[in-house]
Amino acid sequence: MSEFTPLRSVLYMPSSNAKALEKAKTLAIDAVIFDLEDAVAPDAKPSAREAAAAAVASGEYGRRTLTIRANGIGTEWHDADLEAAAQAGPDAVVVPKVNSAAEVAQLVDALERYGAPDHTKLWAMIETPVAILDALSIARSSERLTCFVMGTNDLVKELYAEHVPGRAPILPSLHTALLAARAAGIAILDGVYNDVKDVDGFLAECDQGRQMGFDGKTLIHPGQVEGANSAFAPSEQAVEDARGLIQAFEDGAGRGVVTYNGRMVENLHVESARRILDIHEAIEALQA
Ligand SMILES: CC(C)(COP(=O)(O)OP(=O)(O)OC[C@H]1O[C@@H](n2cnc3c(N)ncnc32)[C@H](O)[C@@H]1OP(=O)(O)O)[C@@H](O)C(=O)NCCC(=O)NCCSC(=O)C[C@H](O)C(=O)O
Ligand SMILES: [Mg+2]
Repeated sequence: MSEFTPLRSVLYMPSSNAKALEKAKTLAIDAVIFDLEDAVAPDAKPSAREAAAAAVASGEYGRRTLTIRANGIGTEWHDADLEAAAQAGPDAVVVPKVNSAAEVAQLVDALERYGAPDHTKLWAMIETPVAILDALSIARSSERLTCFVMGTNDLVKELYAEHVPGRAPILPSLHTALLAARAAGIAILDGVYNDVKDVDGFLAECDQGRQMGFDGKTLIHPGQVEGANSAFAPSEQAVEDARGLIQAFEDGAGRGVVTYNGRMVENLHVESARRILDIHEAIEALQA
């Protein structure tokens, strides 16, 4: 049985939107981010906080990974958000604009002080220039930190860059965050695609994210779920190839290198193939 938790499709929803909270129970998403930050107006913050905590406690979201996004450090809502989220005990608390290892330590202390259970992890949003430049120390700063979430809207804004197809202006930042996440052994999710009507653009960005190595994509609309689930799952062909490659290596009976379908296969390729099967198995288990 795989211990891998699929995070192909991670849907934000404003916690102030009762209809969206209800809708999420019916969607084939791997994870939910109950948002208290950007998508919630200031006067709706207290009721959104209560709604997010109630949603986590409801037990009505099945096997989906449940997270609450707090408002950022230094905002007037941050402490109350963290306290309510810690006490609700979701799978993770997502904190925007995390800028240093010291901030992670501060967040972990606060979560523990507010009584967060051990299963409640911290997901750090990486969305500022200083976070990119300090990504490795942030990624390695605490065992409670298990995932980076890219905030590509804030990143584009902070860089004075532009949103363009192919994302050339932010690729160095995305790669730096990916390097840090992989070096630290944590998960990493790609940013959102803002144009909910542009299906082709969204699917191209999913493919790009998977090719770069992201575990999945953050989403803003139910119409994006199916595309992300399919883009971040190994294709049937990839699963078949992985099985064939492992078999070919095993048939080589201890030889360090064999070929499969004309391609060189060494132990490192077998490890990649096993990872593909691991992800596939975890997705199959979810669907069962
Ligand atoms: C973008 C939206 C405002 C569009 O909403 P709407 O016009 O209501 O869409 P539809 O009419 O097409 O909706 C169809 C049905 O789906 C439900 N719905 C819509 N969005 C969601 C959602 N996110 N989660 C769950 N359900 C959703 C509608 O209620 C309709 O339901 P029904 O009538 O029963 O069929 C809207 O999609 C939206 O608010 N999206 C989320 C926005 C958000 O959370 N933004 C903050 C996160 S993004 C960010 O901050 C990233 C980061 O920080 C960065 O820097 O990049
Ligand atoms: Mg942001």
